[in-house]
Amino acid sequence: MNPLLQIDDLRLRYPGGGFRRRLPEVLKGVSLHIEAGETLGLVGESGSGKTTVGRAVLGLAQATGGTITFEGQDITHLPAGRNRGDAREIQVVFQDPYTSLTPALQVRGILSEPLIAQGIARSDAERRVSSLLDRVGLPKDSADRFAREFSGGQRQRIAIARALALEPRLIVCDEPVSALDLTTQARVLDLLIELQRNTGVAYLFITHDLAVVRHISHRVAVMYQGEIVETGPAATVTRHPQNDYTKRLLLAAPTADPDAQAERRAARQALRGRAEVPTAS
Ligand SMILES: Nc1ncnc2c1ncn2[C@@H]1O[C@H](COP(=O)(O)OP(=O)(O)OP(=O)(O)O)[C@@H](O)[C@H]1O
Repeated sequence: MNPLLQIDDLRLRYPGGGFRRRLPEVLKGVSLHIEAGETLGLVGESGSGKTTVGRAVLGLAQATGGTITFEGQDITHLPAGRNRGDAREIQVVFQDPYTSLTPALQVRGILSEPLIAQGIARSDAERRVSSLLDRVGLPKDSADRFAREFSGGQRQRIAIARALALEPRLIVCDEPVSALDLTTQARVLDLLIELQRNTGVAYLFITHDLAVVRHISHRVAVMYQGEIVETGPAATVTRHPQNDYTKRLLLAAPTADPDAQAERRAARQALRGRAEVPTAS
């Protein structure tokens, strides 16, 4: 069986940069796959190209090389004017629920909009709103309120409900909990895990936070300067990484866990002399 999503040797250079100087290549041959119902965590420091991979999958950035295959179909290039976000099967949840939800619409409008765009009658679409709210743990009367009336965590639940409306097979989650406090982060992650259990949706989960990635991912791919440098089961990559860059990423991540702190002391010792090692916080 083919994976749900297969990316092979993806290359991407953003257009622009002027006549003489092209912008540098941001993705330099990224390959990864996601199985149906699986979560792949994509981690790496800021600027490593994680969001760009997500944007290429969503059709928001054009690949300059390589292929993206979804459900066995080549989706690397879309006909002009079409956005993959309009298609049913791949949806997105962005980091910032404050800007990703249309402020002028009530929640009923936000959630029924994608359904109506797919040709579903307004009355049917609006009927589905309360079941979507229920699935993400929001009260039914939320439908009559505006997004600005909700907390950050609740707004992210609305964004998740909107992504779920079209019953996608894959959701690109780009730092979906980074703007939330720790308790709210854990609740939203648990919701995503529960929804995956119930619907079989797969996630491409983009984050710089190794604690988050360990909590939610089945497998992890680590990006560094436009390339995948390590990939493997989440528990292995986030506890016993093989690649020196992943080790450094792990060492730089904050932790309150005494076992993890001891592991890191030993790892830092082992890395000493091989390259510059960031200090743990
Ligand atoms: N629209 C754009 N035009 C030109 N360059 C871009 C554009 N978007 C991103 N870049 C550049 O591409 C590189 C990768 O950016 P990207 O946002 O994919 O990284 P990231 O790993 O997701 O980082 P972050 O965690 O900070 O979002 C960066 O050097 C960035 O400056």
